[in-house]
Amino acid sequence: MTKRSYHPTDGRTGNGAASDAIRERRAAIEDLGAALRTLLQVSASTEAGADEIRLAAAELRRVTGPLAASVRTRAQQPSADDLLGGIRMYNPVSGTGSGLAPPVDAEVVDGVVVGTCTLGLAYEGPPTYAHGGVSALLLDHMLGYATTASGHPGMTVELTTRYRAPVPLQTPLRLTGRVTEVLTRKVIAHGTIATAADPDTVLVEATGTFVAIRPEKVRALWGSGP
Ligand SMILES: CCCCCCCCCCCCCC(=O)SCCNC(=O)CCNC(=O)[C@H](O)C(C)(C)COP(=O)(O)OP(=O)(O)OC[C@H]1O[C@@H](n2cnc3c(N)ncnc32)[C@H](O)[C@@H]1OP(=O)(O)O
Repeated sequence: MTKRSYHPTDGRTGNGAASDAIRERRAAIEDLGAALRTLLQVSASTEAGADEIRLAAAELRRVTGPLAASVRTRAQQPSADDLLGGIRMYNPVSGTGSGLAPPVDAEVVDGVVVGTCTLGLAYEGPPTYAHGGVSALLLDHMLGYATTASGHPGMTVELTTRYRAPVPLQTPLRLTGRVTEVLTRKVIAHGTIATAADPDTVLVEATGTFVAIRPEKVRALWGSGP
Protein backbone atom coordinates (compact mmCIF):
# COMPACT_ATOMS: atom_id res chain seq x y z
CA MET A 1 0.00 0.00 0.00
CA THR A 2 1.43 3.38 -0.97
CA LYS A 3 0.60 6.27 1.31
CA ARG A 4 1.40 9.88 0.61
CA SER A 5 0.32 12.80 2.74
CA TYR A 6 -0.28 16.25 1.30
CA HIS A 7 -1.22 17.79 4.60
CA PRO A 8 1.85 18.13 6.80
CA THR A 9 0.08 20.87 8.75
CA ASP A 10 0.58 19.58 12.24
CA GLY A 11 2.60 22.66 13.11
CA ARG A 12 5.59 20.58 14.19
CA THR A 13 6.77 18.70 11.14
CA GLY A 14 5.79 21.12 8.36
CA ASN A 15 8.21 22.07 5.63
CA GLY A 16 11.67 20.66 6.30
CA ALA A 17 13.15 23.99 5.24
CA ALA A 18 11.10 25.98 7.75
CA SER A 19 12.95 27.84 10.48
CA ASP A 20 12.47 27.06 14.16
CA ALA A 21 10.58 30.34 14.48
CA ILE A 22 8.06 29.33 11.80
CA ARG A 23 7.66 25.87 13.29
CA GLU A 24 7.07 27.41 16.70
CA ARG A 25 4.54 29.84 15.23
CA ARG A 26 2.74 27.01 13.43
CA ALA A 27 2.53 25.06 16.69
CA ALA A 28 1.07 28.14 18.42
CA ILE A 29 -1.45 28.65 15.57
CA GLU A 30 -2.44 25.01 15.84
CA ASP A 31 -2.91 25.42 19.60
CA LEU A 32 -5.19 28.42 19.02
CA GLY A 33 -7.09 26.52 16.32
CA ALA A 34 -7.76 23.64 18.71
CA ALA A 35 -8.97 26.03 21.41
CA LEU A 36 -11.24 27.81 18.90
CA ARG A 37 -12.73 24.53 17.68
CA THR A 38 -13.53 23.49 21.24
CA LEU A 39 -15.02 26.92 21.88
CA LEU A 40 -17.20 26.79 18.73
CA GLN A 41 -18.51 23.34 19.52
CA VAL A 42 -19.15 24.21 23.19
CA SER A 43 -20.82 27.50 22.19
CA ALA A 44 -23.22 25.54 19.96
CA SER A 45 -24.07 23.07 22.69
CA THR A 46 -23.89 24.96 25.99
CA GLU A 47 -27.00 25.29 28.08
CA ALA A 48 -25.29 27.77 30.45
CA GLY A 49 -27.30 30.73 31.67
CA ALA A 50 -27.36 34.22 30.09
CA ASP A 51 -24.92 35.71 32.64
CA GLU A 52 -22.28 33.08 31.95
CA ILE A 53 -22.73 33.46 28.19
CA ARG A 54 -22.37 37.26 28.40
CA LEU A 55 -19.28 36.88 30.58
CA ALA A 56 -17.72 34.55 28.02
CA ALA A 57 -18.56 36.94 25.16
CA ALA A 58 -16.89 39.85 26.99
CA GLU A 59 -13.83 37.75 27.78
CA LEU A 60 -13.54 36.66 24.16
CA ARG A 61 -13.70 40.25 22.91
CA ARG A 62 -10.91 41.09 25.35
CA VAL A 63 -8.57 38.31 24.15
CA THR A 64 -9.28 39.13 20.50
CA GLY A 65 -7.77 42.61 20.89
CA PRO A 66 -4.04 41.71 20.89
CA LEU A 67 -4.50 39.36 17.92
CA ALA A 68 -6.38 42.01 15.94
CA ALA A 69 -3.50 44.46 16.42
CA SER A 70 -1.54 42.72 13.67
CA VAL A 71 -3.60 41.19 10.86
CA ARG A 72 -2.93 40.47 7.19
CA THR A 73 -5.00 41.84 4.35
CA ARG A 74 -6.81 39.71 1.76
CA ALA A 75 -3.91 40.33 -0.64
CA GLN A 76 -1.33 38.79 1.71
CA GLN A 77 -0.90 35.05 2.25
CA PRO A 78 -0.45 33.90 5.88
CA SER A 79 3.24 34.01 6.75
CA ALA A 80 2.98 30.58 8.40
CA ASP A 81 1.72 28.99 5.17
CA ASP A 82 3.81 27.25 2.52
CA LEU A 83 1.52 27.17 -0.51
CA LEU A 84 3.75 25.01 -2.70
CA GLY A 85 4.61 22.73 0.21
CA GLY A 86 0.87 22.17 0.81
CA ILE A 87 0.78 23.89 4.20
CA ARG A 88 -2.34 26.00 4.62
CA MET A 89 -2.89 26.55 8.30
CA TYR A 90 -6.31 28.21 7.92
CA ASN A 91 -7.91 26.05 5.23
CA PRO A 92 -11.56 25.87 6.38
CA VAL A 93 -11.65 22.09 5.84
CA SER A 94 -8.18 20.78 6.74
CA GLY A 95 -6.39 23.69 8.41
CA THR A 96 -5.33 22.81 11.93
CA GLY A 97 -5.21 26.53 12.73
CA SER A 98 -8.80 27.11 11.64
CA GLY A 99 -11.61 27.12 14.17
CA LEU A 100 -14.00 26.45 11.27
CA ALA A 101 -12.27 23.27 10.07
CA PRO A 102 -13.39 19.93 11.64
CA PRO A 103 -10.42 19.50 10.63
CA VAL A 104 -10.33 16.80 7.96
CA ASP A 105 -7.19 14.66 8.09
CA ALA A 106 -6.54 13.19 4.64
CA GLU A 107 -3.93 11.23 2.77
CA VAL A 108 -3.54 9.51 -0.59
CA VAL A 109 -3.91 5.75 -0.35
CA ASP A 110 -3.38 3.86 -3.63
CA GLY A 111 -4.45 6.87 -5.71
CA VAL A 112 -7.56 7.61 -3.62
CA VAL A 113 -7.72 10.46 -1.13
CA VAL A 114 -9.07 9.09 2.12
CA GLY A 115 -10.04 11.48 4.89
CA THR A 116 -11.44 11.30 8.37
CA CYS A 117 -13.24 13.79 10.57
CA THR A 118 -15.99 14.09 13.15
CA LEU A 119 -18.52 16.90 12.87
CA GLY A 120 -19.64 18.55 16.10
CA LEU A 121 -22.95 20.21 16.86
CA ALA A 122 -21.83 23.53 15.34
CA TYR A 123 -22.31 21.90 11.91
CA GLU A 124 -25.94 20.95 12.56
CA GLY A 125 -28.51 21.32 9.80
CA PRO A 126 -31.51 19.06 10.35
CA PRO A 127 -31.56 18.23 14.11
CA THR A 128 -28.75 15.79 15.01
CA TYR A 129 -27.41 15.68 11.41
CA ALA A 130 -24.95 17.73 9.38
CA HIS A 131 -25.97 20.73 7.29
CA GLY A 132 -26.01 19.76 3.60
CA GLY A 133 -23.73 22.67 2.68
CA VAL A 134 -21.11 21.32 5.08
CA SER A 135 -21.17 17.97 3.27
CA ALA A 136 -20.71 19.79 -0.05
CA LEU A 137 -17.78 21.74 1.46
CA LEU A 138 -16.08 18.54 2.61
CA LEU A 139 -16.59 16.87 -0.76
CA ASP A 140 -15.38 19.88 -2.77
CA HIS A 141 -12.21 19.72 -0.71
CA MET A 142 -11.77 15.97 -1.15
CA LEU A 143 -12.23 16.25 -4.91
CA GLY A 144 -9.90 19.27 -5.09
CA TYR A 145 -7.29 17.35 -3.10
CA ALA A 146 -7.64 14.35 -5.45
CA THR A 147 -7.18 16.49 -8.58
CA THR A 148 -4.15 18.26 -7.06
CA ALA A 149 -2.59 14.99 -5.90
CA SER A 150 -3.08 13.50 -9.38
CA GLY A 151 -1.01 16.31 -10.87
CA HIS A 152 -4.02 18.10 -12.43
CA PRO A 153 -4.90 20.97 -10.08
CA GLY A 154 -7.74 23.27 -11.01
CA MET A 155 -10.71 25.21 -9.69
CA THR A 156 -14.18 23.76 -9.22
CA VAL A 157 -16.57 24.84 -11.98
CA GLU A 158 -19.30 22.36 -11.17
CA LEU A 159 -20.18 20.23 -8.15
CA THR A 160 -23.15 17.88 -8.17
CA THR A 161 -24.05 16.53 -4.76
CA ARG A 162 -26.39 13.64 -4.08
CA TYR A 163 -27.67 13.27 -0.53
CA ARG A 164 -28.68 9.64 0.02
CA ALA A 165 -28.96 9.65 3.82
CA PRO A 166 -28.32 12.22 6.56
CA VAL A 167 -24.76 12.53 7.93
CA PRO A 168 -24.75 11.99 11.72
CA LEU A 169 -22.96 14.48 13.97
CA GLN A 170 -20.47 13.43 16.66
CA THR A 171 -19.74 10.29 14.63
CA PRO A 172 -16.38 9.44 13.03
CA LEU A 173 -16.70 9.85 9.26
CA ARG A 174 -14.76 8.46 6.31
CA LEU A 175 -14.41 10.62 3.21
CA THR A 176 -13.03 9.69 -0.20
CA GLY A 177 -12.07 11.53 -3.37
CA ARG A 178 -10.73 10.14 -6.62
CA VAL A 179 -10.08 11.37 -10.13
CA THR A 180 -12.25 9.54 -12.65
CA GLU A 181 -11.41 11.32 -15.91
CA VAL A 182 -8.75 13.69 -17.21
CA LEU A 183 -9.76 15.70 -20.29
CA THR A 184 -7.64 18.44 -21.86
CA ARG A 185 -8.19 21.20 -19.30
CA LYS A 186 -10.96 19.58 -17.35
CA VAL A 187 -10.69 16.94 -14.67
CA ILE A 188 -13.65 14.99 -13.30
CA ALA A 189 -13.55 13.65 -9.76
CA HIS A 190 -15.89 11.70 -7.52
CA GLY A 191 -16.15 11.53 -3.75
CA THR A 192 -18.16 10.04 -0.92
CA ILE A 193 -19.04 10.49 2.73
CA ALA A 194 -19.81 7.48 4.93
CA THR A 195 -19.45 6.69 8.60
CA ALA A 196 -16.15 5.08 9.60
CA ALA A 197 -18.13 2.23 11.15
CA ASP A 198 -19.99 1.47 7.89
CA PRO A 199 -17.78 2.71 5.05
CA ASP A 200 -19.70 0.83 2.34
CA THR A 201 -22.96 2.68 2.95
CA VAL A 202 -22.59 5.98 1.08
CA LEU A 203 -24.47 8.83 2.75
CA VAL A 204 -23.47 11.61 0.34
CA GLU A 205 -21.65 11.49 -2.98
CA ALA A 206 -20.47 14.20 -5.31
CA THR A 207 -19.09 14.53 -8.80
CA GLY A 208 -17.10 17.62 -9.65
CA THR A 209 -15.56 19.23 -12.71
CA PHE A 210 -12.30 21.08 -12.17
CA VAL A 211 -10.65 23.35 -14.73
CA ALA A 212 -6.92 24.09 -14.95
CA ILE A 213 -6.29 27.83 -14.66
CA ARG A 214 -4.70 29.49 -17.68
CA PRO A 215 -1.61 31.65 -16.88
CA GLU A 216 -3.44 34.84 -17.92
CA LYS A 217 -6.27 33.92 -15.52
CA VAL A 218 -3.72 33.34 -12.75
CA ARG A 219 -2.37 36.84 -13.35
CA ALA A 220 -5.88 38.33 -13.47
CA LEU A 221 -6.93 36.63 -10.22
CA TRP A 222 -3.74 36.79 -8.17
CA GLY A 223 -1.24 39.09 -9.90
CA SER A 224 2.11 37.31 -9.99
CA GLY A 225 0.67 34.10 -8.49
CA PRO A 226 -1.56 32.81 -5.66
C1 LIG B 1 0.33 19.59 -3.04
C2 LIG B 1 -0.59 20.35 -2.16
C3 LIG B 1 -1.95 19.72 -2.11
C4 LIG B 1 -2.91 20.50 -1.35
C5 LIG B 1 -4.30 19.96 -1.48
C6 LIG B 1 -5.19 21.09 -1.77
C7 LIG B 1 -6.57 20.70 -1.49
C8 LIG B 1 -7.39 21.92 -1.65
C9 LIG B 1 -8.71 21.57 -2.18
C10 LIG B 1 -9.45 22.82 -2.43
C11 LIG B 1 -10.62 22.50 -3.29
C12 LIG B 1 -11.50 23.68 -3.39
C13 LIG B 1 -11.65 24.10 -4.82
C14 LIG B 1 -12.44 25.35 -4.86
O1 LIG B 1 -13.25 25.60 -4.01
S1 LIG B 1 -12.15 26.44 -6.14
C15 LIG B 1 -13.23 27.80 -5.74
C16 LIG B 1 -14.58 27.68 -6.43
N1 LIG B 1 -14.42 27.82 -7.85
C17 LIG B 1 -14.32 29.01 -8.44
O2 LIG B 1 -14.36 30.06 -7.83
C18 LIG B 1 -14.15 28.97 -9.95
C19 LIG B 1 -14.89 30.11 -10.64
N2 LIG B 1 -14.71 29.97 -12.09
C20 LIG B 1 -13.72 30.62 -12.75
O3 LIG B 1 -13.04 31.46 -12.17
C21 LIG B 1 -13.52 30.26 -14.19
O4 LIG B 1 -14.58 29.45 -14.65
C22 LIG B 1 -12.19 29.47 -14.41
C23 LIG B 1 -10.99 30.39 -14.09
C24 LIG B 1 -12.13 28.22 -13.56
C25 LIG B 1 -12.10 29.03 -15.87
O5 LIG B 1 -12.20 30.17 -16.66
P1 LIG B 1 -11.51 30.21 -18.09
O6 LIG B 1 -11.95 31.46 -18.72
O7 LIG B 1 -10.06 29.98 -18.00
O8 LIG B 1 -12.10 28.92 -18.74
P2 LIG B 1 -13.23 28.75 -19.82
O9 LIG B 1 -14.43 29.58 -19.51
O10 LIG B 1 -12.57 28.93 -21.15
O11 LIG B 1 -13.63 27.23 -19.60
C26 LIG B 1 -12.65 26.22 -19.68
C27 LIG B 1 -13.34 24.90 -19.83
O12 LIG B 1 -14.16 24.68 -18.68
C28 LIG B 1 -15.51 24.47 -19.07
N3 LIG B 1 -16.40 24.98 -18.04
C29 LIG B 1 -16.41 26.21 -17.54
N4 LIG B 1 -17.38 26.30 -16.61
C30 LIG B 1 -17.99 25.10 -16.57
C31 LIG B 1 -19.04 24.56 -15.83
N5 LIG B 1 -19.69 25.30 -14.92
N6 LIG B 1 -19.38 23.28 -16.02
C32 LIG B 1 -18.74 22.52 -16.90
N7 LIG B 1 -17.71 22.97 -17.65
C33 LIG B 1 -17.36 24.24 -17.49
C34 LIG B 1 -15.66 25.22 -20.36
O13 LIG B 1 -16.72 24.69 -21.12
C35 LIG B 1 -14.33 24.90 -21.01
O14 LIG B 1 -14.32 23.56 -21.51
P3 LIG B 1 -14.13 23.26 -23.03
O15 LIG B 1 -15.22 24.01 -23.71
O16 LIG B 1 -12.75 23.79 -23.36
O17 LIG B 1 -14.23 21.77 -23.13
